[in-house]
Amino acid sequence: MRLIIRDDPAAVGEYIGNYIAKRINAFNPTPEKPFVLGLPTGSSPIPTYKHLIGLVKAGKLSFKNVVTFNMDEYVGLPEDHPESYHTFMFREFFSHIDIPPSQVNILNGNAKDLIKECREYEDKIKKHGGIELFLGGIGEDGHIAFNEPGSSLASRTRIKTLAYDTILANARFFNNNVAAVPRMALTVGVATVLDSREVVVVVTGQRKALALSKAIEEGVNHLWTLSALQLHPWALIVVDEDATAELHVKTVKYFKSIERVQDEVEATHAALAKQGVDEPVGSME
Ligand SMILES: N[C@@H]1[C@@H](O)[C@H](O)[C@@H](COP(=O)(O)O)O[C@@H]1O
Repeated sequence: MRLIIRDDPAAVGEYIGNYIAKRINAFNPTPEKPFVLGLPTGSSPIPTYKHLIGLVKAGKLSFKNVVTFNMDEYVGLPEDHPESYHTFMFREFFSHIDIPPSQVNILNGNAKDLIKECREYEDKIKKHGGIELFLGGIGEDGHIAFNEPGSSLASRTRIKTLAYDTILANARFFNNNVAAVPRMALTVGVATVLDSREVVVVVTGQRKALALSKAIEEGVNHLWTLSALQLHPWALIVVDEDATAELHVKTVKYFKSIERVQDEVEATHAALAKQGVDEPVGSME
């Protein structure tokens, strides 16, 4: 796992936006072989979406051959509700880029048969050859997608009852009316996320600091489902300074030193690639 620390949420968004753009461009997606991208909602990924939109508008990136799968959606909230994740994704991202809407996949929290909906979502991901890069966010209780504390680390897309902490945290999007927050959601599972070839998670703000320290300084634990990333061979967490508040100084120093080494390795790879030398296998913590 790697941890990248930036000064503030805008710098985090710029880093992740550039990172995703680099991956998509290097993949060189085509209609036959699209880049499959997993996406989250929440306030944390907004700076990343802003940066990606800027890259598309500047002609440096295209989503024409990208297929997306969103992490989660509330159950029972009308699709056109201002706080549904459908509305959020189009408002904050999809309406501003060149992705064909037919390539956007978001769980339908109003499906008649919710179990079937979840099973078909997993099948569709598989049919696309799996997710290349899953971008995720976390809740204050360390949940990834809506995998609340106690979720099985082997879980797949399913119906989930939201933890009271999450309902309270998300009330800010419903005029602080706790009663208006849906009690259930559909969410990809921890194993669905772990199956992706690469996972990138955005964590910003002091209110996420405890979850971050639990997830990276302690063991793999279903009470902090983000910690399952420790089992992934290609995981990156990008955070701002505020989110590091509960980390040990030596943890922060360690990951900063890794970033320097990784930058040097990548610069060497790029130089070798320019000279036509086959890129050696990348080093990733
Ligand atoms: N289901 C979503 C999560 O996927 C998201 O990571 C979290 C964080 O939201 P925010 O970034 O606004 O803190 O919100 C919800 O709980």
